[in-house]
Amino acid sequence: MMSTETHRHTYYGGPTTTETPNSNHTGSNHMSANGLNHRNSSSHKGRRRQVTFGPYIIGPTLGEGEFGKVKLGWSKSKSDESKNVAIKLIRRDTIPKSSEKEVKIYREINALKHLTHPNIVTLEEVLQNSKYIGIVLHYASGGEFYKYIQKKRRLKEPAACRLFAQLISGVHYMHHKGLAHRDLKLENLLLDEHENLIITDFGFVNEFSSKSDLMKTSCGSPCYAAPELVVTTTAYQARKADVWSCGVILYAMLAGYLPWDDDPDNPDGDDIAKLYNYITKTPLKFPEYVNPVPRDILRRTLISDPAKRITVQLIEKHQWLHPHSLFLSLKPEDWDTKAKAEINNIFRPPPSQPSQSRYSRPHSNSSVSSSEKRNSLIIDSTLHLQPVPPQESQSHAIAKPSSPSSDLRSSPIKRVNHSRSNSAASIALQAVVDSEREFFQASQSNLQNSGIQPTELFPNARAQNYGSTRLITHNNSTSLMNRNSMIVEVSPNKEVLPQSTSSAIPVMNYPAPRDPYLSNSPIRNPIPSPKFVAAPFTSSTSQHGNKFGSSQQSRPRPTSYHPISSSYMDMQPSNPPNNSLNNNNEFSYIPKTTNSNTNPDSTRTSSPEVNSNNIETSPSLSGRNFQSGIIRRGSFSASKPTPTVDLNNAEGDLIKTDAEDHKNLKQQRRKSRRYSTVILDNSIATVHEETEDSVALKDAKSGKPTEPLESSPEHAGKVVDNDFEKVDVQVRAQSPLNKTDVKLLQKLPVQPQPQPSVVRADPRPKKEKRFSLLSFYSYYNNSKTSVSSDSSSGRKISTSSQKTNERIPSVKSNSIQTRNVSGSSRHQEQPKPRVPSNASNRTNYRNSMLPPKTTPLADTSVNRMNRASVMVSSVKDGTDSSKNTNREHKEQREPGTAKRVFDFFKRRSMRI
Ligand SMILES: Nc1ncnc2c1ncn2[C@@H]1O[C@H](COP(=O)(O)OP(=O)(O)OP(=O)(O)O)[C@@H](O)[C@H]1O
Repeated sequence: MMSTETHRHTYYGGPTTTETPNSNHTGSNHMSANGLNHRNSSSHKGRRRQVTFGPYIIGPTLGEGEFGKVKLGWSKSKSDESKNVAIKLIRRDTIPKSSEKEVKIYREINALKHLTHPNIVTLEEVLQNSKYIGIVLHYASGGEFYKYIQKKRRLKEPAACRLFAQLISGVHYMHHKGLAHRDLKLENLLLDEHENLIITDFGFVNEFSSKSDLMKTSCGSPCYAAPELVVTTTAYQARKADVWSCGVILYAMLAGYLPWDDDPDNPDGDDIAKLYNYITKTPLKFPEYVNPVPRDILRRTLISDPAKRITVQLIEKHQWLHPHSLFLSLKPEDWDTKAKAEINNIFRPPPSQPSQSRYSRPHSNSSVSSSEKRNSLIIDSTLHLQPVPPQESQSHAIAKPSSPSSDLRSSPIKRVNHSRSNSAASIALQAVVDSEREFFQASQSNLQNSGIQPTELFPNARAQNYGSTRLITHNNSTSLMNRNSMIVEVSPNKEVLPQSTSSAIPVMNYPAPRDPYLSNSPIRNPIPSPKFVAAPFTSSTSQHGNKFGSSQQSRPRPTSYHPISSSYMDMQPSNPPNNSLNNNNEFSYIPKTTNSNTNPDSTRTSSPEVNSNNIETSPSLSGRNFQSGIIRRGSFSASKPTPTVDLNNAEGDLIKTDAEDHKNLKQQRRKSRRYSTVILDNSIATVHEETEDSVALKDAKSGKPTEPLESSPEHAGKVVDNDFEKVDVQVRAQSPLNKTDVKLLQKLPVQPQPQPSVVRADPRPKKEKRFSLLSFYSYYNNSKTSVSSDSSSGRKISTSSQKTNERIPSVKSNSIQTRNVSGSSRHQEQPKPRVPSNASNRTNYRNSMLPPKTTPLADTSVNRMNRASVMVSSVKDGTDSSKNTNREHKEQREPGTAKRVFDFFKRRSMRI
């Protein structure tokens, strides 16, 4: 038997264990019963057993989710060992066939295959053996976002602005792909090594059509779920629901706690009906430290009526996000284009005169193999991260440029030994940064050739250095250039340039915005934007073209995404744009974290010592999609990815276990060590984004809602939103809250009418209205009947006969208490202290509830833990639920105290 020893703490603070070597197996390489390879290494003091999975060595546990542990992994290959991955290990035998869990896994894989965006977690590959499915993701080494906020109590405005821009960009991108996340919340956001936001957990993602994004299945977490998901039964607009969640996330970033968390009648928020009644009736309130401009964006986002709610596109144009307008100006399809182009470049033979290519990405001389080349795509933090004290203005704003060749020679990129990632997202990101640099090198060159100084162009311009960044301001125009001549931020400029320079500098006169906070400026303008006025863009410059293609060469380029060129932070001290920032010294230069990804030893227990004879080969990853446009209808589904990822049956070179046949068993062991990479390309149509909120709204208003994708005949048989299919329609029919108008929310009784206590399957066809959580809640709230909502078995409802099971929740005093974890109880019952009814005392009360140094958000999290984990849309009849729940109960072990405590803090919000 293996023993365990605690050897380190993960970045989230939880202790992990490593298997110690078994003396009986020293020097051997075997596959344990748990499906992972254990290999002994004797190179270190005291032998340590290495656990491998496919081509990866398994390290400590990074976290734990619904499907099991997520492990840090790194390549067995020494040439590629700096590449860290997060491997979501899912035991096949914990996934019942056709269960919600299975569907979620397929959803996640199918979605991530199509998504290539720097703020969306990158799927590296999917591996499987007879015991496990391993979803290999790019490692987000910055940790969990909610802990980041907890640590800081709340984010300063520049940081929140930057991260929110990244969130919006990622959400816009997935919406452009025709996918809605439907479970956006702090817990599903991670940070990378440069504190960039990474959206994860696509288990509830769903496809919408190009004409309508109406969906039926309620999913998400109540604290983040839009009201229409909870209190209405009609199809909802998935994108608008995501927007709401983004608003909640932004609120939490800025305020340090969740909105509408101050209902004295519902202090813990565990009464969902009360919570949503409160949300829909109570105006949004802000703490005094949230400034007017972000308040405005929140007010537009957290509107109960989805028809009035702002769109992602408009959020991107909001004044508050102007500091990041360049980054946000990158079209969603450009992320695909860039990534695809870069991938092609990587595998293309080097050009004969690489140094002549303006827009070629500088590669390390040492990079040889394709994988190394990919790894050589470096976001070099030294370019921007060296904090330099502010300096006085110099005589001219733009430093003398170095020639491209000399710049490449002296590029710190060459010298830096670390690689950020070989992920497509990183490649795209790097390409953006490179483009930016090249663009401004060209621009500066032209500027110099013309003999024009920026101060001549802008008599009123003043320049200041902040750190390595030079801030050039001219009235409303703000441009930042770093020491490497890269523009890192530009704010819109409505100024008309002097006539003398108009030929060299494209100028656009923007109409005055109708809305003080929403710019009507055509950010994505195909012609040169005035944002580049500080760097004359001559025709000679444009001849070079860029990686976006000639048609887009003069489009504003994103720069602010660059983790180090977080210019917003840089530019705040003296010249906050548009007066959107407070003056409370909240601006700070936040040093970025070191690249933990490049320092594997900092997170690994030991450097891998691998017997090369034992390295298992894995087919190379292929088939990530970089095509732009929405996913062709039906090409995304919750069905098995191709080639088959079958959670129940091992296929291909994997065989099922048959312990009775010894011969077979040996063969199985041998074969089960073979892994197959299962992610491959799925076709994606290059369809232009046609989705228009207005279409859906028009249809909805006309009383003829667009047929939801899930119920359209052409999708019959496809599992695109099949959890709805499991809803017990009898419950819906009996719900007194089976209304369709959001406005009726405000009239909803907090205590609905009593309902029958037994849930039965309804044989009627499933094309019913979307199931509402509130109706579900109301039903059970009055039924006085114990209910289980076991997410792990498809979140089914069972009858009261199951209430003795610890993992089966029961309804208690206006709350549904369920679990959402397979094998562990995430939600621990907490003693509820008395809550002062006076709202003004809530803060003190809240603080008094907290251990020292915890934040209101942490407090919220504690409270949230009392809430239910429900996925209403997957409600099933009691018979099935009972069967599955009991079966799973047998499969699951009682979690240890430490784990439960960790889970308690980790899972703060329930799902609906
Ligand atoms: N790419 C990653 N990089 C670093 N850590 C990760 C990564 N993916 C997941 N984790 C860690 O593992 C934890 C669980 O991951 P995740 O939430 O995606 O799992 P899950 O099984 O989908 O759980 P759930 O659906 O309940 O959220 C995360 O909270 C995080 O701490």
